[in-house]
Amino acid sequence: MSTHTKHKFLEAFQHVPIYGITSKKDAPHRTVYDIVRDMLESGIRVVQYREKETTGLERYKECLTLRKLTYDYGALLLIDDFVDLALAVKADGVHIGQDDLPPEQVRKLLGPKAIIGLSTHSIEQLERANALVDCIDYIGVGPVFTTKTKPNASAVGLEYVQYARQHSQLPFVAIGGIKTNTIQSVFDAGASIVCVVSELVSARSMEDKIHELMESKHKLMEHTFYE
Ligand SMILES: Cc1ncc(COP(=O)(O)OP(=O)(O)O)c(N)n1
Ligand SMILES: Cc1nc(C(=O)O)sc1CCOP(=O)(O)O
Ligand SMILES: [Mg+2]
Repeated sequence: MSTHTKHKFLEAFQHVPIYGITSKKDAPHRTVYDIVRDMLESGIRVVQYREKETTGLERYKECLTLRKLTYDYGALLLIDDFVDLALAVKADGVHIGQDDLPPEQVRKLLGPKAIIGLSTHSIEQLERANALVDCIDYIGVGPVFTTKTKPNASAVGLEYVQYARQHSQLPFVAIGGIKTNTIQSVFDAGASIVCVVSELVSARSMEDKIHELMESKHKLMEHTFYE
């Protein structure tokens, strides 16, 4: 909302430009705490709790613990969909979709200090988000590629990432089907922050996977620097 909340959000990506999202189904033998601790130990400083197949009570208990854990690492905790849960556990904010509560209502409920992210999947939705620049803090841009995590969603492609780079008045996070073999193209298209869900959560070593993912970012920076 304010430049302060946008700054707080962007600052958290200073070292690792990866936005972490939980997905217990991608690591069935691990707890959500193991997953998030691994993210934090690997340098991720923005974590979104996104668990759809869990009861409300379980979500509450898990998020209470994750609130403490993220706080200890100086990381932000955002909640997918559930504004009430975000309030109950004192999360830093929420990520809402196009079919969730309207952003203006979410802002009224959470107050000026909360970080609010909104998914966009088209140029029209991005332009509507631009009109909400005083209400929300960032947008999601995706799914860039088709993905098993959202099997019914059509890919928006790298052209939409390029459009976001040129026209978004808000910070944006590229998401959807981003993996080791596709991440370079997403950075090349102009994304500064990316979200890698299934490939990261299911990795044997999250730290190694993040290094592997970041190699393309470093290559891009060297390339831009020396040209
Ligand atoms: C960073 C980020 N971008 C997009 C999404 C998708 O949110 P939404 O449209 O609400 O869909 P679900 O995640 O609820 O299936 C996200 N969660 N985070
Ligand atoms: C949760 C989600 N939201 C998307 C959007 O475009 O809004 S794409 C997506 C799935 C991201 O998972 P993966 O990295 O496994 O493809
Ligand atoms: Mg959602």
